[in-house]
Amino acid sequence: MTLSNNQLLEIYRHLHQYPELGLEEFKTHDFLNTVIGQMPQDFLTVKTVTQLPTAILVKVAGRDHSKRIGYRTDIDALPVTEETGLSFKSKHEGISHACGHDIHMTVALGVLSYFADHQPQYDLIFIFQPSEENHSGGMQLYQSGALDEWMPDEIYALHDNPQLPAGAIGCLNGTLFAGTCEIHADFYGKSGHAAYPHNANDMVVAASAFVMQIQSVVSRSVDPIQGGVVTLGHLTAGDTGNVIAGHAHIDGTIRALTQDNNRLMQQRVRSIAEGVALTYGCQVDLTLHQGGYLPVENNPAITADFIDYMSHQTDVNFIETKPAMTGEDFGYLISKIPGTMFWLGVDSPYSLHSEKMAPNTAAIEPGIRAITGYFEHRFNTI
Ligand SMILES: CC(=O)N[C@@H](CCC[C@H](N)C(=O)O)C(=O)O
Repeated sequence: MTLSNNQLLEIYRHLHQYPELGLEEFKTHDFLNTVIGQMPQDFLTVKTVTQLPTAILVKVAGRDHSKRIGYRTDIDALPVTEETGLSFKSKHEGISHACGHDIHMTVALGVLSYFADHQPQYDLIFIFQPSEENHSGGMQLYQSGALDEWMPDEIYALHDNPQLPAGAIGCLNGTLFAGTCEIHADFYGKSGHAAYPHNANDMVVAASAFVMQIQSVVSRSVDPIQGGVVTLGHLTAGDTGNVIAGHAHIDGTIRALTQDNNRLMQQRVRSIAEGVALTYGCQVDLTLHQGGYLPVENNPAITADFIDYMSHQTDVNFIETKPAMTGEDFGYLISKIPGTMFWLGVDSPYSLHSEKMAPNTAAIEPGIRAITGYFEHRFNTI
């Protein structure tokens, strides 16, 4: 049966209460399997992935097997302590669906339940993918080969967007999300007494120099028309005020809309780290990790069809959006399989990853309607 609005809300609330971190989504996996198992099974084949045990792949057999459309949802949560005040808030201490993947999963189940009931023209492949926030789950899934026998001809995914009205569909024919690269830097010097700086090598000073010089990466090295961002969100050094710190640790992220600019910024961050080590006579251990977080480059022809469809539906509130500096490992999948990523508005005053972000669930039903409608249309244009 096609899941009703009440059933979808129940599903959403359950998923919201039991969030799990990337590659640990075992309860989520079991719950999704249970819901999928309650759908009519006539057209469904469910596959687990040995190398990625929390992933689920579902094929809905179409009337014609000559083409396949893929739809991916991510299933992991974030290490964020929820402060939404919702009555069904997270029961997992320190973990929450602050990025709204609970909405993504609910919408995917809604679309799947529709097609389990209404056989599609062509095969549909639903991908319930672990670890979008870290560990490049999309890349791991692709590289595991599990998708090979069901490789879609084109692929779609959504991300919820608190800044858009609930249920609105946002998209852009171009690069929707940035490519990201994690920065992890350790500076090693010599600790000592605060009174004897000449006998020590202060890593608070070295790390501070690194932080300040990083500010020139975007402002001096990146074409201002193209832009980019480097954020250093975490810095720790030392233990107390009267001891010179012998170690500092910094974590951050590089974001750019093109892979060329991402690489350029990685080179600049590396040069600055090495330059600071030379200047301050210390050691630096720098890790730059991009994994599968490539820019999300929407395919021009597929996205033109998607936007054309969405913008002509009287019951779809379509909004053309700008590129965002958020990252997504869907960037890897879309670099291998042409497709389109789009936003689903969830209307919240708080941003993605905020401990207060509570998506408006009124988005779920129009989101499912827009996607099922688009796939029915797409079967005639693919
Ligand atoms: C939509 C969203 O918020 N995605 C995350 C993706 C994380 C990428 C990676 N772990 C990194 O930090 O670079 C984001 O932070 O944009």
